Formats: sequence, C-alpha cells, structure tokens
Amino acid sequence: MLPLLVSSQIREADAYTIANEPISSIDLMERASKAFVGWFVNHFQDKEQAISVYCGTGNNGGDGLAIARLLCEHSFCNLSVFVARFSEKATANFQTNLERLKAANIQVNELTSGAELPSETAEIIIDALLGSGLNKPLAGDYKKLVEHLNTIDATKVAVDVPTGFYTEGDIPDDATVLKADLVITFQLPKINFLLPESAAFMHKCEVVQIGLSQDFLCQVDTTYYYIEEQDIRQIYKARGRFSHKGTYGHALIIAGKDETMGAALLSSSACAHAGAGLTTACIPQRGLTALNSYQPEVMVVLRESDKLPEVDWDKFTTIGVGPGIGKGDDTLALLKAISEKFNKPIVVDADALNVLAGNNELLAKLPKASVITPHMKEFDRLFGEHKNWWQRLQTAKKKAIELGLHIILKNDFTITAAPNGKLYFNSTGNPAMASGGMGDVLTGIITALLSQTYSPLHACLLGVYLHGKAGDELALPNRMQVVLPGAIIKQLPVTMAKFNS
Ligand SMILES: NC(=O)C1=CN([C@@H]2O[C@H](COP(=O)(O)OP(=O)(O)OC[C@H]3O[C@@H](n4cnc5c(N)ncnc54)[C@H](OP(=O)(O)O)[C@@H]3O)[C@@H](O)[C@H]2O)[C@@H](O)CC1
Ligand SMILES: Nc1ncnc2c1ncn2[C@@H]1O[C@H](COP(=O)(O)OP(=O)(O)O)[C@@H](O)[C@H]1O
Ligand SMILES: [K+]
Repeated sequence: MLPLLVSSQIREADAYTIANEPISSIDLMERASKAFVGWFVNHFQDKEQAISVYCGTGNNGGDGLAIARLLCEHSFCNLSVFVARFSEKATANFQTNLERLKAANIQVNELTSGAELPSETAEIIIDALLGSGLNKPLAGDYKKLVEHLNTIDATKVAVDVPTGFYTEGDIPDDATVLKADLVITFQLPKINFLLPESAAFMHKCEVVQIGLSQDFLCQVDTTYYYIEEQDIRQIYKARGRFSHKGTYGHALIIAGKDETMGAALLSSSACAHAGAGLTTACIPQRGLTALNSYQPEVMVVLRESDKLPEVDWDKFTTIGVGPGIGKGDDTLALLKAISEKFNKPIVVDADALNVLAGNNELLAKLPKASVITPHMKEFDRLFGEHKNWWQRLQTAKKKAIELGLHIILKNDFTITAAPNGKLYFNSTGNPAMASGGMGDVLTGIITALLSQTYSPLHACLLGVYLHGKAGDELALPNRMQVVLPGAIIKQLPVTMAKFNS
C-alpha cells in the first residue's frame, strides 16, 4: 500500500533518495521535470499553443524552469517564462535551471514586487510558483499574482501542488490558492488532494513517478495509506475446493421498517452477492413478500416493532445492523441486546448509528473490533461537528484507537480508520454512485466479508474497494452519470471474479 506523506516527510524522501541512490539534487529535479513533461506532451499535443510558465524562486520554480526548457526541446516554442522575484532568496537548483534556460536562449521575464502584472493571453498556464514548500498563507505579491492568474481564462496546470494549497492540515476558509484544472504531482498524491475541500482548487490530479527511494517509502512511519488494486489482490481469498456454504458463514442483516424496506432488501441482497454462505434478514412481517420476491435466497427472522426479535444469536457468524431500521427505542433495545449477547465483530450503519449518537456509551460496548460506516453527517452526529475533513480524519483516528472500532468514513475517497491508528484511503468509486441506498449495499458487502472470516480490517478495505470498483466498472466505460445500488449488487460477483486469477 502506498504511504501518503506530509510535506516534511516528502522533503526527507527527497533527501534520502539523493543520499542513497545516490543522485544529485539537480538530477532528481531534472527527473521530476521530465516526468511532468512526459505526461504533458502526451496529453497536450498542439505545439503551437501559447504556454506561460510562472516560476517562484524555490525548487518548485526550479522545476518550472526545467519544464520550460524541456518543452522547448519538444518543439513547444510559443513559450513565455515568468519568474516571480518577490524575495531575495533562491535555491541552488533554481539558479542552475535559470542558467540552463538562458543557455538554451529562452527569454525570462522577471516580475518584481509591486510591479504591474502582465496581461496574459496564453491558452495554458503552468503554475510553478510554490509547491510543497508552502509554509504560510499567500499574502502580498504572491496573493495578488495568484488572484490575477485565477481571473484568466486559460487551462491551468500546476506543478506538484497548486500554489497556496496546503498539502496537509487545515485549509483556511479564506485561503488564496491557484485554481488548477490539472495537477501533475510527484510520486504520491498529497493527503489533502483526497479530501473534498480540494475540489475548489483542482479539477483533476495525475501522479507521475520520479523514482523516490522505495526503501524509504517502505519503512516510513506514516498514519496515512492509499489502497490500490495490488493490495486488494493480497487480501482477496479465492474459494477453495471442497468448500460449502458453511465455509462462508451465516450473516444476519437486521434492517428495514415498513416505509424503508428497500434498505433491508438492498443490504441483504448485497450480502448474499458478496458471498456470505447463508444470509438471514431480520425484518418486519410486512416486508416478507417483497424480500421473497426480490431475493428468495435470503432467509428471514421476523421482527415486531415493540419487542425484541427471537434470534438464536450463536447461530450467526456476524451481524449487519441499521439500514432503514428507524431511530426508535426498539433499535436502541436491539443494539443493547447485540452488545450483551454477541461478541464477534459486526457492522453498524445508518439509523443504528443515529441511535448510538444519542447513546454514546453504547459505542464502547459494541463487540470488539466492530465496523461502523458513517457518512459525514452521521460521523458528526456521533463525534461532534467538524469544521473540515482534516479535523474529521484526526477524530476518526483518535476514536478508532479509543473505542477499538473500525470507522469507515464514507466519501469520494472513503477512509477506513483502524484501531491500529492508521487511516486507509480507498481509490475506487465515482460520482455516479451518489444515489440513495448505496451505503446499504456497502453494509451488506462488509457483513458478507466478515462472515467469510476476513479480519475486520481486511473486510473494510476489501469491501470498500469492491463496492467502488463495481461502480467504476459500470459507470466509467460508458460515462454513465448514475448507477443504482441494485446494479452494483449484480455486478459484485463479476468484480470479484477478476481477483480470482
Ligand atoms: N530535489 C528536490 O528537493 C526536489 C524538489 N522538487 C520540487 O520542489 C518543491 C518544493 O520546493 P521547496 O521546498 O524549495 O519549496 P517551494 O514550494 O518551491 O517554495 C519555496 C519557498 O517559498 C517560501 N514560501 C513558502 N510559503 C510562502 C508564501 N506563502 N509566500 C511566499 N513565500 C513562501 C518558502 O521559503 P521561506 O520564505 O520560508 O524561506 C519556501 O521554501 C516541490 O513541490 C517540487 O516541485 C522536485 O523537483 C523533486 C526534487
Ligand atoms: N462521488 C462518489 N465517489 C465515490 N463513492 C461515492 C460517491 N458518492 C457516493 N459514494 C459512495 O456511496 C455510498 C453512499 O453511502 P450513504 O450516504 O450511506 O448512502 P445511503 O444512506 O443512501 O445508503 C458510500 O459508500 C460512498 O462512498
Ligand atoms: K505549483
């Protein structure tokens, strides 16, 4: 799994690579700039287009100068280069690349403090003003320049990080940041790129490899990881010979009310499709016909609204509780009964979470290592209002350790916070999945994986990945804007089949 680094660790990774590969700092910058240009020339093929490259005087600016030279070598000759001389300081790599640019006979325009900003007619603006070295909000000349560039109608491509964007930590509400259409970032996505606040400042992000030391990346101590297909291949277990339904456990889905029976149908159907050996749904009587028609493979335990259902708890491998179940006292009573009578990890979602929000002491009594799957609003109801996603990440980490729970914070890049103190970002899923009932499907999938004896952490990582991957397989090839939860359910066995080889 890919470690995600904070900016001080990125600097350490650069320094480690320089010392141990070994490679000189200027050659590493050249490699990064070539990686940027390699991606750029494959995607922007009109070499007549007017391109302006704006460079600071740090290493991000050094990249910008090298990129301008390399673009010229690729016959992009309608280039203008601007250097923002807003400070006396300049890095050695910046200086070297400035000399190389001048030796290549490329003209450089200097922007000085307080001077009028150039009128700009370029079709593409490359932003190499500031990168991961940002250490204070933009002010003065930088702020003015970025505000000016933001008014210009051109395609903006940021080198590594859009100028003014904090790669980790809180993003101030009033921050001035270059609004990039595309960010070509080096080696690893930056943590804040994966949070919704980044949407205002970047439309798309591409990661290019610059050969930072794998030794460093394998041993670095980080909280944040990015889960990719190769990680899922290691977690996924293909079915063995002589296995039978008993091998894959018996899952109980407690869900649905008269008005929200669809949630029970979706979660129990997803559970069966994701491979539970047996699935039983605990639902009200009035849902019986619907369930038998929708998914006859699912068995039933009936539930009356004013009393606890008669459940032979020991019979079940795991439980998924919450979708469409309602916020009444009967849900509270059920959660108490589960906490007392069931001691294997379960999945808690939706209304069950809203009930827990009013009875926080019960959270600590859930079976050890259980999984809770809140979306943002449910998360805030459980743990208090948060002003941004970075703060939510910190709370998720703290609460997962404190409560010994796995917290799946649902989002574009869904995050699993584990009791080991680590946060794992999922890499699949797309906006076509933003549709009611999608979370119910996820609950069914994770319950099915627990039932198949995946560890709770693996059930979370695999479940979230498969859910998003099924959505990607359906939506992306056809550019579909909507994929309904029922379609994801049907796709699940197909998605899983691809991991069998
Ligand atoms: N070999 C390598 O190391 C490689 C590096 N690479 C590249 O280096 C980039 C990081 O470079 P960097 O560390 O020099 O920082 P950068 O983002 O250019 O900022 C420059 C200086 O600006 C200052 N500053 C900060 N905030 C400010 C503000 N708000 N307003 C005004 N000034 C502000 C601050 O200096 P200060 O003023 O604090 O002394 C800071 O040091 C990285 O994104 C990647 O593109 C790649 O080529 C791979 C190889
Ligand atoms: N833009 C998106 N990108 C990726 N996944 C998404 C997106 N929108 C929604 N999803 C996924 O869909 C699910 C929605 O869950 P939730 O809000 O609980 O739905 P519901 O309560 O309607 O069942 C989550 O797993 C979420 O990650
Ligand atoms: K930049």
